[in-house]
Amino acid sequence: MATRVRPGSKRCAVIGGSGFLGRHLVEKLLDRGYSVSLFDIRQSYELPGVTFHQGDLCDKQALLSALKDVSLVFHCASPAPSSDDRLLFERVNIQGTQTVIQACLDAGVQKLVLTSSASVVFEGTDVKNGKEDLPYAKKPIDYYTQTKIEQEKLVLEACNKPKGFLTVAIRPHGIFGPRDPQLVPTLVDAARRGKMKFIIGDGTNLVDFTYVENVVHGHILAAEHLRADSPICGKPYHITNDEPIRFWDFMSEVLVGLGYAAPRFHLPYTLVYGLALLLWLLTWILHPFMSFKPTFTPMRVALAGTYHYYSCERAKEHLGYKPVVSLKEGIARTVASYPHLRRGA
Ligand SMILES: NC(=O)C1=CN([C@@H]2O[C@H](COP(=O)(O)OP(=O)(O)OC[C@H]3O[C@@H](n4cnc5c(N)ncnc54)[C@H](O)[C@@H]3O)[C@@H](O)[C@H]2O)C=CC1
Ligand SMILES: CC(C)=CCC[C@@H](C)[C@H]1CC[C@H]2C3=C(CC[C@]12C)[C@@]1(C)CCC(=O)C[C@@H]1CC3
Repeated sequence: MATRVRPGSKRCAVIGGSGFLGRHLVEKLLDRGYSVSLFDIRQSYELPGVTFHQGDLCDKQALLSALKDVSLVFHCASPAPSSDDRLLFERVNIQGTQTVIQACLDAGVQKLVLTSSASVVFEGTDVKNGKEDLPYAKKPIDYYTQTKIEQEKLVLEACNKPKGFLTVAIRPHGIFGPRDPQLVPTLVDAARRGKMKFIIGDGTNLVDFTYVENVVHGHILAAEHLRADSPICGKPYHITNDEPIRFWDFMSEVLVGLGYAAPRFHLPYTLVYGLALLLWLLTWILHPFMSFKPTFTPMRVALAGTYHYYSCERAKEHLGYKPVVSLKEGIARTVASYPHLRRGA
């Protein structure tokens, strides 16, 4: 057992710090006077105050060198949801998270903050103002979500006050902002291929989209409130913009901001979902002979056509959380950050 790192030390580690959320988190931690040990399977940038450790989080020895003298760990690494690779998700999100917990214990880390996801309770049907006491999805919509559930359970169950090891999970939803490699690029790609003409369903379904700086703020508040006497130990927290918006209004604002037309024509939800299922089945049957990744997967249609927004009251009460960037401002900053994705660029 390693000696405990001095409590209050401002040295922390960010596992997954080369990614979209991870990099924003690292930048804010540096602003707040932390020094950062960044652990990731790939390096995407360099910054003063950051020591980069390249490695796979399933490798405990590699992790241990990154966790030396660290008292606080943020774990925000995951394979991309679009990879849809069951074995990879199980290896990284489940076995890898067990390895992260064991490495934290061996290294004398005192606090572990996990980036989970609000999708852990989403089954493809409406969730309106969902609170943290909703049960985990019995039928998760994909392998990514299934392994995020197991990962969250592992981290929260590892919280052990007598051992001095405290854990908490942040559940963001629909993170967007500058440098996001998923949401805006997928949307623009669909628009450029003429696939953004249609609204699935009546277009009134409300969804949470959360500006990345608010997600970062929630993580740092959780880390700084995580003490043996606080109610947050071993609990999950939704972090949202607290401004649910119609899914299709959000898509339209981003598209119009980048010079593309907003979708206008309505298609019935059940029809599109049924077609997506059929396409998924065909892709599955034909996968030994050809590889094809459809834009319309049943999971994406469910995300685009149902309500899924969550209450962040618990975070407000226990963490003093309040979004620091409004949705309007977040969309404006995001649109301005993608000049290369503008129509005609
Ligand atoms: N982007 C979103 O809308 C949402 C994301 N989340 C969660 O937030 C976290 C961060 O997501 P993003 O920044 O969007 O993803 P991202 O793909 O940009 O970042 C993930 C990072 O993890 C690293 N990574 C993957 N496998 C690894 C391994 N075996 N060992 C070491 N590093 C590894 C990647 O290299 C990447 O830098 C993830 O846990 C994700 O599940 C949760 C809810 C919504
Ligand atoms: C709130 C939340 C969980 C957002 C997640 C982000 C992505 C799942 C979306 C980002 C771009 C979206 C998108 C579609 C589905 C959901 C996204 C991938 C469509 C494929 C839905 C069907 C269409 O008409 C085209 C859309 C392109 C963009």
